[in-house]
Amino acid sequence: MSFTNWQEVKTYSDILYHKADGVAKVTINRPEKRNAFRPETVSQMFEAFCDAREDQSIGVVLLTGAGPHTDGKYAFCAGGDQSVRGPMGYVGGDGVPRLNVLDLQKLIRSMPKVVIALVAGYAIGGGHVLQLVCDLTIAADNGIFGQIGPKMGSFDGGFGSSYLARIVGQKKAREIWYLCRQYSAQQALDMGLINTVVPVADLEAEGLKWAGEIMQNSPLAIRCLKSGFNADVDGQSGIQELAGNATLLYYMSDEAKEFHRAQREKRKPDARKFPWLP
Ligand SMILES: CC(C)(COP(=O)(O)OP(=O)(O)OC[C@H]1O[C@@H](n2cnc3c(N)ncnc32)[C@H](O)[C@@H]1OP(=O)(O)O)[C@@H](O)C(=O)NCCC(=O)NCCSC(=O)c1cc(O)c2ccccc2c1O
Repeated sequence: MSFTNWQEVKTYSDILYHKADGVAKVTINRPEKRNAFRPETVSQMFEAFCDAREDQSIGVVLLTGAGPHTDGKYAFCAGGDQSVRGPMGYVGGDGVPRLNVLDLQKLIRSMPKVVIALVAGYAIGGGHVLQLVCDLTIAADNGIFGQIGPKMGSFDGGFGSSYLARIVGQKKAREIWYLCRQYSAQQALDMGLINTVVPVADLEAEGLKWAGEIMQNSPLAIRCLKSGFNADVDGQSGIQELAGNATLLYYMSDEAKEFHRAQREKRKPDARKFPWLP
């Protein structure tokens, strides 16, 4: 069910991509496969997320899964599409094996916009990792969370495990991966894996409410906060993000403008105009 005046941005085979009032919405649209992703799905999501990152009117991206399917079941995403998994990765129409969801994970984490996962039904395997790397997760009361790799010949030792441990703690993260149990939305909330649980009929409305509140706040402050949160865990690429924001803010200062102008005008900059703050 839709609650706002969504405008379709572009038609894709595997996803839906909409925008309205500063919010973009990316919907994985393979409900017959519990929204499992194949390489094409990920490429299309990557393109949509890049578009949202470049669009200066967009502050928040909602990531969700189409549903319910005709059998009445909901899914956010059941991970990689096992029907196209070959010996070297997931094989798309071009015949090349890939794990291109890793690029998407990095993009979601590094883009200076807030990404909110709206999870109804299953968030399993690589689908669970996708909700994990989003800034915030709002779950429907039918949400089901879990990893499955060790039961079917895979594992995500990147964000899927190390970042998970940062979120829920080492013991719980090891339990999630070693036992491969499925957890209810309430259990996920109790372990700090997600932000809130709402009735499934209210999921999108709640996402839009959170997005609306975020959109009233300072874009630059949120941009710097996101890179600050990332810097703690993302090593040199996290520091790069944070430092890139420092450079952006410096460029915007009168001081940087004077030094830039002086170079262009082949004169000495008026350095004494600017304080050496304590
Ligand atoms: C998600 C389920 C628990 C839901 O169970 P349920 O009983 O409700 O539904 P069905 O099992 O009957 O499924 C309905 C329908 O959907 C098809 N389907 C479901 N999931 C997938 C899938 N992942 N790939 C392909 N198809 C899927 C299913 O076959 C049915 O279709 P039919 O035509 O047969 O009727 C349950 O479906 C389930 O457990 N699904 C499998 C979950 C899974 O194995 N996911 C992959 C984990 S590995 C992964 O995601 C992964 C991806 C990456 O890109 C990585 C990258 C780097 C490192 C690691 C990665 C990684 O581990």
